Amino acid sequence: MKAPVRVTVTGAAGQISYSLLFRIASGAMLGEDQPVILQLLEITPALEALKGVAMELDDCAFPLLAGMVCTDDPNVAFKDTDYALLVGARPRGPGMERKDLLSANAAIFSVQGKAINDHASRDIKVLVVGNPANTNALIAQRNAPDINPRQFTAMMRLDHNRALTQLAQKTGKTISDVKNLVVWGNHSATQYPDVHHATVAGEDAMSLIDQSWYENDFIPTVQQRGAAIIKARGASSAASAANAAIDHMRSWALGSAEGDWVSMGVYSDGSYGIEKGLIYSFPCVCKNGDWEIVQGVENNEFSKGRMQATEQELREERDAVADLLP
Ligand SMILES: NC(=O)c1ccc[n+]([C@@H]2O[C@H](COP(=O)([O-])OP(=O)(O)OC[C@H]3O[C@@H](n4cnc5c(N)ncnc54)[C@H](O)[C@@H]3O)[C@@H](O)[C@H]2O)c1
Ligand SMILES: O=C(O)C[C@H](O)C(=O)O
Repeated sequence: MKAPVRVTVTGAAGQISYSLLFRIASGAMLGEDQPVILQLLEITPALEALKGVAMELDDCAFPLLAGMVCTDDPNVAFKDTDYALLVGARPRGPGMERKDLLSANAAIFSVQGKAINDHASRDIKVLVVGNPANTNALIAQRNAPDINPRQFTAMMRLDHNRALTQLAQKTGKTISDVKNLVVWGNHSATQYPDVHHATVAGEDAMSLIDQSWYENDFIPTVQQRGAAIIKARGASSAASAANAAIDHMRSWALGSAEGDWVSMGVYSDGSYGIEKGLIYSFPCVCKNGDWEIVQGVENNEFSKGRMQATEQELREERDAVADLLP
């Protein structure tokens, strides 16, 4: 058996965490040979609810759950931690755009970035789920100057998974038939789900669908899926978001499937002309516990326009929180 690793989850008494924590403790995220110590962060008024979640985790008798810490102190929650899933933030309600959450949630991520900088393992892998995820990841990253910026990522895997299903259903194939799809940019309504390089059961995806379905149905459906879930459920997606967080971390830690891509919001190195330093979603492959941006993808004018529009939104979000960026 391996030595336990420490996994911090914030917003641990919330909706997403209620699906997430049990799967982390079961080994779904880091493998069935990897014991974990869960370090759970909540705000003080939610500590009692968190205690209930911790009791339920105990009652699962997970063999891989090697310990648990429940706290309202970020300095305790991030102590020596190897993985951090920053979920805790206010979710949007019906009619709200992610931008509305910017100021409400930004302060949380500067505090947590500092705590990560001061207390976490130097090899920490951070996934930001709380919205607006890309800009929150940027705030956390900039407040952690001693940690490599590549170690801060934002969750785009839910968008990626949504796009996989829409394309598989439209073409009458299975999810595992779809390869090399990517969602570029921001986790917001400007995101660009791109199937120009995708294949479905070995066939070029664009040859199986028509441009009008792609532009007027597929893209808006994927972009607006979060809002559609909120409308239908009366609450933001939780189980599918938790599932995507597991997928993202598992790919990063254990590697992505050979010959396929995953979408990750990562620190831009200027690839594809995207401004350096933004947390932007690119096609990525993961191996040896690291990610890299897939290079050499040829984008047509339609794609370039969409990629730039979502980049522009990220610039505006960044400028709106400039006072929180050291
Ligand atoms: N990136 C994505 O694809 C994606 C998908 C779904 C939801 N989300 C976002 O994830 C976030 C959480 O969603 P949810 O449904 O679990 O919400 P929720 O309200 O059920 O849970 C959020 C929890 O965070 C806690 N919290 C608030 N401030 C905190 C702080 N400073 N430190 C620690 N905990 C804190 C709250 O007490 C609450 O328990 C929201 O921002 C939501 O919009 C992102
Ligand atoms: O859209 C939201 O506000 C929730 C989440 O980001 C989602 O995509 O489901």
